Amino acid sequence: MTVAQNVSQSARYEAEGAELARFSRLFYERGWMPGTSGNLSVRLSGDTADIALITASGRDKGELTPGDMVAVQAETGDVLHSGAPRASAETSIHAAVYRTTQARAVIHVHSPYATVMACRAADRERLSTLVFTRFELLKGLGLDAAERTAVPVFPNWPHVPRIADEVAGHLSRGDRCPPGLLIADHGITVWGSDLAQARNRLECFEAICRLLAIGVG
Ligand SMILES: CSCCC(=O)C(=O)COP(=O)(O)O
Ligand SMILES: [Zn+2]
Repeated sequence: MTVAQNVSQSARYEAEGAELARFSRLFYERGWMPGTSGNLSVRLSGDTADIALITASGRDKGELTPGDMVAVQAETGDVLHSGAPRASAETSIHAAVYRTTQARAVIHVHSPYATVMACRAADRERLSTLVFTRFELLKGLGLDAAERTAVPVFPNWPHVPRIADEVAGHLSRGDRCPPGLLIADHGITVWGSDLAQARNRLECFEAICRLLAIGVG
């Protein structure tokens, strides 16, 4: 890489990292990323489309800076720069989503209502589903409100790559998968064409889970 390319790549990392930090602070302030939980990533574009930036592991998600982002190979999660902070423990799940969908941004949070439903709908030994239907908010997920949509609920295996393998297997089989998934007793992961779309979808998922949690529907 030439010096000019290096400078331009650093500027992109800085700008995308600042966006990740801004979104992360928003979710933290809503109480959706308590106690260092949650992680976000964005897939770069153009000649760097094979790269994603992801939040470092174990950091306070309300106080991230661009220096807290780690460059990884988008579809494998392999870390690209030695000496970088440790990438999120859930990087393999982000990579599974990038490998099997058109997503360019992935958000994982421990938002309260999605987590309630991820506990209630869980099987814990195998994939289960939470059915969404009727709510107008389904249109915010790009879904038809008249249809039943099965949101997958994956077991929260201690070895995260096992969750990632199951996510990739599921997403590569289904052509009508919603743009999000639940992890039993854990939280929710949502994706979109950019961070703004992923955030809008996450808000719809959380609002629908709230309706289900309080017994509507
Ligand atoms: C304190 S939360 C436990 C890990 C987790 O579920 C999470 O979302 C954050 O993991 P990361 O490695 O991305 O900080
Ligand atoms: Zn988590």
